[in-house]
Amino acid sequence: MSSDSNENNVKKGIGFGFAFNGILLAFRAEKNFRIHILIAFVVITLGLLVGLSIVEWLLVSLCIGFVLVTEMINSAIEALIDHLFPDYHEVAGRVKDLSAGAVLVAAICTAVIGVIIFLPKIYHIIV
Ligand SMILES: Nc1ncnc2c1ncn2[C@@H]1O[C@H](COP(=O)(O)OP(=O)(O)OP(=O)(O)O)[C@@H](O)[C@H]1O
Repeated sequence: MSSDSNENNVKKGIGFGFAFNGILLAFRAEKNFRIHILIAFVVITLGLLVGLSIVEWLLVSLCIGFVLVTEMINSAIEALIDHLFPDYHEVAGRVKDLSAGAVLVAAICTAVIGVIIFLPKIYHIIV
């Protein structure tokens, strides 16, 4: 193995370290991220209880990832905006609203998919 590819592997390793640090940061500093993780655990537990098909698990996994990713990007944008615009600024407000709106869109899509997947199964168990 050449020294160039060794160097690349080391850089990749460090990159993963930074990326995991990003997840840790989100977990430690962002209440909403922790709430989403908690909801994800509840949904996974519910999925195990009611029994989901492979396709349903794929959709649930995608939805969980979709919400967590948008929440992390929203947090990153908020942090940057707070740094760039410590005082009130119209652009800052617009960017934050758009970014929060993206999380809401992800959450609404996820809720709709969740209801379509889980409601008939829960109804079947209850009735
Ligand atoms: N510097 C600013 N200039 C103008 N409006 C702002 C500014 N900071 C925040 N806002 C407005 O206040 C709203 C809430 O901002 P805030 O920073 O409290 O985020 P948040 O939605 O409460 O997020 P979180 O709960 O994740 O901290 C924004 O969506 C925006 O409309």
